[in-house]
Amino acid sequence: MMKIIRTSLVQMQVGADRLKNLENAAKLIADAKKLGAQLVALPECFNSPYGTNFFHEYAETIPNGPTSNMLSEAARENSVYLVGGTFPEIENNKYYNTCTVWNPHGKLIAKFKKMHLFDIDIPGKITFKESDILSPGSDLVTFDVEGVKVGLGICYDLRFEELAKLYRLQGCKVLIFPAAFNMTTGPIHFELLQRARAVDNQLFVCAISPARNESGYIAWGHSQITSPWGKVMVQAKDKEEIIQADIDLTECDDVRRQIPIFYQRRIDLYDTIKKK
Ligand SMILES: NC(=O)CCC(=O)C(=O)O
Repeated sequence: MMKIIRTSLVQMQVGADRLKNLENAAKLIADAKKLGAQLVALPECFNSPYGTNFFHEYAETIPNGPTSNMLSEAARENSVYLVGGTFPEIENNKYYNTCTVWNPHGKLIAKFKKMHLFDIDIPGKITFKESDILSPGSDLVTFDVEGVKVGLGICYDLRFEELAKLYRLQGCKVLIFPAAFNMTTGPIHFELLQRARAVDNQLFVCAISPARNESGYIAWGHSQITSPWGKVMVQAKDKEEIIQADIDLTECDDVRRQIPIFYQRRIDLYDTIKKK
């Protein structure tokens, strides 16, 4: 099993031109490789602006489409595991917000559909309803990086502790969330939620945002890698940037042994208490 995974998060600028977005992503993946990355991850909706009015226009089938082709080629050319952010997928006349993962040979090894759709209403601040267009996925998806189990979620999924807990129970040591938090919830929740999921489940959490844009849905940025201790290892600012950290899996084993909460849970009691 791999002990250390050099992981790069690509906080890229995203605009309306799909081809430009794909070219930019390909260049930044190659830059990450030059920095020694073994695992590279892109943000949510990296091939299009983020918004319900864009999902139909930018949707593609997977794995046959320009975005899948670029991701497969970039993974193979740079010989990296590539978490290809997300892009809108069309499958059987339904639309999904989908994350694909490619191995160093360019093979599609995982596909995760956003499970909890981003439907919120904060009057005067932000109203968003992904479910107007998108359907939710209903499967947890993991993949393997040389013996290390990695779980996938997308942005709003980060808020649901059950998802992260189930991944921990499946044996994951790393969770990856392509994301695009906004300017209202981002400053107060983005870092906090990542640290909460990391410390609750004693695993690494990576979340990758687009860089801050100037109009439309404005992304908070601040992509981050968090350790199983809940420590922020590295955090981006708001501009286009690659952040990188060496994820040392022994840290997971250490904290799980030293603070053995998963063996100390009173699962004999929780159901009974809930039913009282
Ligand atoms: N794209 C998303 O799911 C955004 C999630 C978000 O901003 C939040 O506050 O949650």
